[in-house]
Amino acid sequence: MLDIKRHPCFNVAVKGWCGRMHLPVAPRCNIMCNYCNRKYDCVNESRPGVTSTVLTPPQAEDYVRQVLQAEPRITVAGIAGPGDPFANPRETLETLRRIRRQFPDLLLCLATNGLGLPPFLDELADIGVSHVSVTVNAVDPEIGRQIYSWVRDGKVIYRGLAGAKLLLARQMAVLEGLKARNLVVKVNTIVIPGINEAHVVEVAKAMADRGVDILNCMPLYPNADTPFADIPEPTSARMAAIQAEAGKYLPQMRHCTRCRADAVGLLDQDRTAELRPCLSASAGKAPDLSGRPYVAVGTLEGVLVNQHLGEVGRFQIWGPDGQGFHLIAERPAPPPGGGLQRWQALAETLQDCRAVLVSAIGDTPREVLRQQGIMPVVMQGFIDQGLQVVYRGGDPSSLKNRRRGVGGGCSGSALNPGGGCM
Ligand SMILES: C[S@@+](CC[C@H](N)C(=O)[O-])C[C@H]1O[C@@H](n2cnc3c(N)ncnc32)[C@H](O)[C@@H]1O
Ligand code: SF4
Ligand code: SF4
Repeated sequence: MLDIKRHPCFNVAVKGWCGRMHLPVAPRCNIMCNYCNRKYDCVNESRPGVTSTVLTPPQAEDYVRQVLQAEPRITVAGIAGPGDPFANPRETLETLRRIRRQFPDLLLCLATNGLGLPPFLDELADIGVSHVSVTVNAVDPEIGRQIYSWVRDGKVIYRGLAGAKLLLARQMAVLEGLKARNLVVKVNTIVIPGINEAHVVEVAKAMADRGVDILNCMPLYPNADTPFADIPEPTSARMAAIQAEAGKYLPQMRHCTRCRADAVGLLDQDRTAELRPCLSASAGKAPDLSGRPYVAVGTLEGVLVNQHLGEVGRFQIWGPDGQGFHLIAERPAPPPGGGLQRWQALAETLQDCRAVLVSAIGDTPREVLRQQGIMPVVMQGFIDQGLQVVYRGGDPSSLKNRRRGVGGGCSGSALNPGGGCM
């Protein structure tokens, strides 16, 4: 039986001997808070949402194993970004299931804006997630609209009042759903001077009405390159006054350290920097290719790899057979436009593919696909040559600017490190 009291954020009494670790498996977000900047990572900096790397679910499992050896006082594994867990539900749920299976003594925890959570309430309870933090910065959409630039629900983006209303409605449904399933719920409220600081007590009252267990009023960390960059951080005296007033309605968390998305250690004895080699080692582990039998190809006529990723209208999907390779299917690419969302949609479309063969690719899609476990291979030449390298080993860079002959050695490929020709 898990002891749910061993969470250092929800129970200040145990923070001296119970630690937390964040698993950075959720890079995308579905809303834009005007204070959030996850772009720049200075490894010495402790601020919410930054991480030095993003892990896949199998890599996260490996990372937990390493960290528990180095720091057995970790009692909680949580997902707190760098984006939102439910803008990345596949990665989030797979990670939680893996950790629950492999490390049954760890408590499982999540921090979310709540927007994408409703379809997964039952699944979270089934997996045994015990603690959830929902960030609720306003219970009045007129205030919320000043905090959120946009809110994306599926393919639709809402701005202004419509976005704030939708987010608030989802958050209220989530709080009710979590409490109905007996999870322990914390609400994070970012205190933003001049925007919601006079409203925090209203948030506390509304959260108390919904059965929330604890409120964490977090001072704004003014981030460069955000709309709130010039709003000063609230003073500790102001924070203490707000917490005292809000404390009339709900227990307060007063020991939050505004952690990174890859934080690890006791709250007062952070070991994030010291244990970073474990994180990097796990991030460098070969991708798990089970469930990815195919390769997507950008080709005009089905013989040569000759399309830039961005111009592919239909991908050919190839797979191995007894003698060689054969075309399995054709699959439409997401329509042009939409920036990052287009590449995320593409990663979903190709989720059974281990690689994509194209003649060129931009930096952003390269990174998005790579993070989702799809290896971009930039090449010129016959499709068959690329498939040989992906499935049987070889150096993908040997395929650049070549029309004939695979070339390169047989000492394994980026997808099959150490594996030679078969
Ligand atoms: C990075 S978020 C990840 C989880 C989820 N996306 C969310 O917002 O709840 C973790 C927490 O950090 C908070 N946060 C992000 N940027 C912040 C900032 N500049 N100042 C204070 N808190 C911040 C979020 O509001 C959230 O409560
Ligand atoms: S929901 Fe979380 S990750 Fe997304 S923009 Fe807001 S703070 Fe950043
Ligand atoms: S940000 Fe605050 S609540 Fe979240 S893990 Fe760190 S100390 Fe705990």
